[in-house]
Amino acid sequence: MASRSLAVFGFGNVGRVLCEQAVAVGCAVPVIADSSAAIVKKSGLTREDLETLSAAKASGTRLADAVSSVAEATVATPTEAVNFMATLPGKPGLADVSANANAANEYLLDALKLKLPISLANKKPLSEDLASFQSLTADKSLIGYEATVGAGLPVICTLQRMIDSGDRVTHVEGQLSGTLGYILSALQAGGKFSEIVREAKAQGFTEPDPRDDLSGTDVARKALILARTMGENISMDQITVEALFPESFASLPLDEFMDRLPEMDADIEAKVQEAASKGEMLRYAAVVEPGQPINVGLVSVKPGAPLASLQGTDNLVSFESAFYNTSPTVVRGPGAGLEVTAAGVLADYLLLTR
Ligand SMILES: NC(=O)C1=CN([C@@H]2O[C@H](COP(=O)(O)OP(=O)(O)OC[C@H]3O[C@@H](n4cnc5c(N)ncnc54)[C@H](OP(=O)(O)O)[C@@H]3O)[C@@H](O)[C@H]2O)C=CC1
Ligand SMILES: N[C@@H](CC=O)C(=O)O
Repeated sequence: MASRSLAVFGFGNVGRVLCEQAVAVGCAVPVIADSSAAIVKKSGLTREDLETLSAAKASGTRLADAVSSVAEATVATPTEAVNFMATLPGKPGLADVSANANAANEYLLDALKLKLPISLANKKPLSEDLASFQSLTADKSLIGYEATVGAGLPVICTLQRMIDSGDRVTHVEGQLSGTLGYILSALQAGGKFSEIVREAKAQGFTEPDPRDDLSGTDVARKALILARTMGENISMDQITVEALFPESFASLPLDEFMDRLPEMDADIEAKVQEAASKGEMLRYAAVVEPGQPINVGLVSVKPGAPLASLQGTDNLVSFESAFYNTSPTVVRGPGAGLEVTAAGVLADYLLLTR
């Protein structure tokens, strides 16, 4: 068994890429999990095993039903899988690349109790109740959550370094959604909202339910994680969000929502045209300041403004602080995508186990 071994919770778009990347850098993957089960193979899943299981998942088979296709693999509960990881020599860890809500994330707390480092792309455990955020992040030597904001971009570590060095962060601002960036720049180029949303989903930029992106909720989660990292004790219900679809579409089954996307084309097109008539363009921005309410929503920006030049999934986050007071520190680059996100999670795990 390799000296590093990663349990990958969530075997969807990001999870499957993360497994490939981990194996490619010599890290064993002895556990993978989806919502049906965890699969344990003590000697580590081989590339072939992972390909077989990826193909099974792509064809709609749950891991619980695909386990028999891999020699020496057994099914375990999340707690059993975490306990198994803790018995491994070297530097075992756990990645949460599920889209699972906090209530079911007991495996993260199980791992921390056993001193296993955890690395998250999943924002939900950190953006639901404040107590969970605090218990998960209490020991910073055991958690990496870079990929929860800006995918693989160095956003959290930039903020954390400023805080750790005694700087006082006064203003964080930017476009934090790869999906909304992709949609807004494609609309600006003349695309149709319904088609662009489908493309963003097909390319793995959106959340499993794209309404999490289109409602502003995903951006609000990221803004909340930034604010909580800055020491703000706030919750999601204190963040104002602006949705890109009507309230009546919020409770539709996902398939029906996707089918009815064309009904939203005219409304969004009108907003894009209104901005264009002033020589401006739409972006989706978030602002986080200590002690201030957080708003996330559409902004109309002039050419030359920092957000104006963003294209595709690019995010931009600028930090102003007591030390960076004449010119902000700026992080910019792709804020969504399977490779960059998986790499962000893997890099966190490697850093925590260095
Ligand atoms: N795509 C991107 O660019 C980025 C994504 N992220 C985050 O990464 C995460 C994964 O995204 P993505 O791969 O696109 O999502 P997918 O929907 O493709 O995959 C999610 C996976 O999580 C699994 N899952 C759900 N509940 C559990 C559970 N209780 N235990 C273990 N696994 C579970 C699902 O299982 P099942 O298949 O059985 O439903 C599925 O395999 C999300 O939290 C997202 O916000 C973060 C940054 C960027
Ligand atoms: N759906 C998210 C993925 C990364 O967090 C986004 O589009 O930004």
